[in-house]
Amino acid sequence: MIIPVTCAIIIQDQKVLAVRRSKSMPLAGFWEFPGGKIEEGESPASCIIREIKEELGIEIKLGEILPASDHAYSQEKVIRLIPFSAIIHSGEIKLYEHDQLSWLGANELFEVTWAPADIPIVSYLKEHWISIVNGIK
Ligand SMILES: Nc1nc2c([nH]c(=O)n2[C@H]2C[C@H](O)[C@@H](COP(=O)(O)OP(=O)(O)OP(=O)(O)O)O2)c(=O)[nH]1
Repeated sequence: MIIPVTCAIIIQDQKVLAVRRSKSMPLAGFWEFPGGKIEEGESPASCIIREIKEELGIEIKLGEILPASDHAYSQEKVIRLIPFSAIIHSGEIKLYEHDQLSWLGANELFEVTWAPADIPIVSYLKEHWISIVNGIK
């Protein structure tokens, strides 16, 4: 069974937000876009808005939905990572689950060690950087 997970590519000042999974989380030490698993009956958009509130304490405004990345961490754990571009609507970021954050520009995207499922999304982001980053206001 595929586990659907949403994540937010939060854009500010021509940079995107990456956060590092902390020791208490599976895949500790890997960098990711904040987000989490879709709950039963929840839409992807409601999920990402809820997760960002829980993890970062901010309200976001969603932009576009980007191509999903399917990744098998094991036979039992196959995730479908569904990214949304987004901007901050209100609030100040606090890390409630992650232990580090970094704002990455177009040429810094691969300076962190991404969770494997994120790699195709980061590559897509780099390739479509200008339209994604400028496509949201
Ligand atoms: N949020 C998020 N999760 C990712 C990314 N890349 C990636 O492989 N994952 C994996 C890590 C986890 O195995 C899974 C998401 O689970 P999670 O633990 O963050 O989600 P959750 O908050 O709903 O978790 P849970 O406590 O309900 O299990 O997807 C990413 O960019 N963002």
